[in-house]
Amino acid sequence: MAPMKLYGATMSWNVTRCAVALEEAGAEYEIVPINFATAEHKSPEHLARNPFGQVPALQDGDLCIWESRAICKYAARKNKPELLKEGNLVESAMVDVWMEVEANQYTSVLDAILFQCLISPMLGGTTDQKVVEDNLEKLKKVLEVYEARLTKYKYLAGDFLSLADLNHVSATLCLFATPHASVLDGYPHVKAWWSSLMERPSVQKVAALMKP
Ligand SMILES: N[C@@H](CCC(=O)N[C@@H](CSO)C(=O)NCC(=O)O)C(=O)O
Repeated sequence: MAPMKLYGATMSWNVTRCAVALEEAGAEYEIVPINFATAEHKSPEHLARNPFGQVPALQDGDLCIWESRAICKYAARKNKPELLKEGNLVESAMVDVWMEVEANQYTSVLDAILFQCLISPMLGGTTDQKVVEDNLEKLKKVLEVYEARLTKYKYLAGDFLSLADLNHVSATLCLFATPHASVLDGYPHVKAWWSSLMERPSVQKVAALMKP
């Protein structure tokens, strides 16, 4: 079978979120760059992959899917279903909870910080420090919940690695490219969790991909 194609740029933490899942699942895939400078993401060819004209998109044979977290679940379901615990009602429910938390509580706040610190300057804009500070305060509240959870369990969904943990990796790697990674220092169990994720070959490979 031909390798899967992940369309997008490794600068995007939505794209590299998929790369982590694909690496962890041991999937055969290649990253196909999409050139934003020429608006390739709005081309008819790419709109056929993702009707919203965004990256990432994943092509696997005749199947084309988009939305990073759907791509991650597909990669896990196809190659490493234990990352979703779908055979266990309770464990899979906790995986679902913490995948939603990653999207709606953690990365939604981190996105604002990363945009101000990484994307805006790259586009010739400025960094709105108030937006950064306000979202760092929101992130601290989220991390308090994570710290309590990770005091009880090794990973977020339980004492087992799941896609919920891995879906945090790409945006958190980007946090370390900002001056604000020290926000994690106040949460020792979160730091230990992050260190264990960083030891994974899949994470190290994607971290190397993301180096500017
Ligand atoms: N919920 C989606 C977000 C994709 C997205 O915003 N992609 C951005 C670049 S990466 O941050 C994008 O394609 N922006 C161009 C545009 O929106 O026109 C996902 O998780 O895949």
